[in-house]
Amino acid sequence: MTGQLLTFTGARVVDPARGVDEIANVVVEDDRIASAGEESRGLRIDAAGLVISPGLVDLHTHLREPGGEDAETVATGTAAAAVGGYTAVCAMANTDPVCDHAGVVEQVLRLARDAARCDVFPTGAITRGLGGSELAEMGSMAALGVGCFSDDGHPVQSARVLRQAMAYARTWDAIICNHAEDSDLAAGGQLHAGEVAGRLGLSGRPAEAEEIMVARDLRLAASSGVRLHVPHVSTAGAVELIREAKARGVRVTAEVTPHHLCLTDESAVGYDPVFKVNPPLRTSVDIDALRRGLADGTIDAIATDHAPHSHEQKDQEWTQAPPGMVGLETALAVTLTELVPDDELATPGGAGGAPPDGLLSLSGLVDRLSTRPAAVWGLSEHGGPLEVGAPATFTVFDPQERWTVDPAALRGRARNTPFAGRRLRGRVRYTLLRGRFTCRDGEPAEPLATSPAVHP
Ligand SMILES: NC(=O)N[C@@H](CC(=O)O)C(=O)O
Ligand SMILES: [Zn+2]
Ligand SMILES: [Zn+2]
Repeated sequence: MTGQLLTFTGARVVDPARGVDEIANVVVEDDRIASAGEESRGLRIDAAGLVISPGLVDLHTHLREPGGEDAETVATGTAAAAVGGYTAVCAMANTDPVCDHAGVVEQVLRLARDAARCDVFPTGAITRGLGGSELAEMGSMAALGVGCFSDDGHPVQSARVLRQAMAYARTWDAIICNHAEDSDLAAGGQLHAGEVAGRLGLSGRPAEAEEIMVARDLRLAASSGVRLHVPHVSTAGAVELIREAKARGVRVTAEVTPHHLCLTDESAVGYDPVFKVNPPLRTSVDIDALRRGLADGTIDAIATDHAPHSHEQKDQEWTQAPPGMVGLETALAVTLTELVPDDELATPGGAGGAPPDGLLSLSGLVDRLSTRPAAVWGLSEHGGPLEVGAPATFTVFDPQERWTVDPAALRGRARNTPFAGRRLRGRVRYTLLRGRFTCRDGEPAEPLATSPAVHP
């Protein structure tokens, strides 16, 4: 125990797990919430006008370590996470070496224990070396607590291999997360196959490449009974397929990224590779469908797909540059700016009544950034409820503060944000993980040297 006693006074506590949106003092004693009401004890931090929400949870982060340390490390990626309000990230397996056996899982957990500013939950690869043909050592990784398997970046093309992986995952009730794209149909594509690609003279990645794969994966998930998680959904057709599958009772969850919720293929007109990403930025029709899907629960979570690349890698001609964009430090502000109407911010409970189609209440946004992603992965220590006795794992942000994204000021190692120069609303002040500050006054705190994170 740290002997710590402090109170955030007059905060707006938004806690979807309890259906709470109210003004309260939050007292933190050691690593726990000691009270949430009128009481105030110990050191006082004035939180009038600030929101306290459960810590954000990212289901899709590329931390790049081991092997990609020039782009990001566990230390720098989790510093970006803490500054972005995140208390847990799920680390993708496309590292070098690939996280396809127990040794790499242990290595990532060790790095996290020594240098992380948030909990890190490693994702295991589905196939050896992300090669798509031979299954990875799923059992030995599951024994270490790995609860999700993904070859992210490399769609599993073989239905036979994915079906086999689903059968294994089902035995541990683990999640299968397949980057959904038919590689043959998307081969050589540089951006969304549409009018803009035609104008720029670049070949495209058709929406059908995603939709065919989502349809196949849903079909395989339905018969295997596995939990399927569809990452970075980007097309209107994919949203519809997931909506229908949920209605039929298929065990599917889905995520959407901030960039797919608000940027279109028009961004590519200057050939700036910062806008190159997989799946590609689509059209305003897709954005509309993604927003409605997020609002009606078809899409469960907002996930960043934080994909850092070094300047040397990313600063090449469009066709040569690797796809991917960073997102941990801007996700809350981008989605707060784009998806939550002004009148939701004024008072607890917001404007009253449901927000307009495709938009979210403040509580709805916190739900998609924290409570639901925590539930998808079964992270019981995250996502709230922020009740007495619960871990003091929460984010304190100013929902009204305006700021301009400056790539040079990012706390992660890479600079490839598509939101450079954007004026956003909403800024994180403090992030706490089990009572320890991981971000204080907007700055990352020292690494925590926490106990290793394990999947429950
Ligand atoms: N999203 C991307 O464009 N790139 C990701 C891989 C992935 O998420 O598919 C990466 O690892 O760089
Ligand atoms: Zn992917
Ligand atoms: Zn990814």
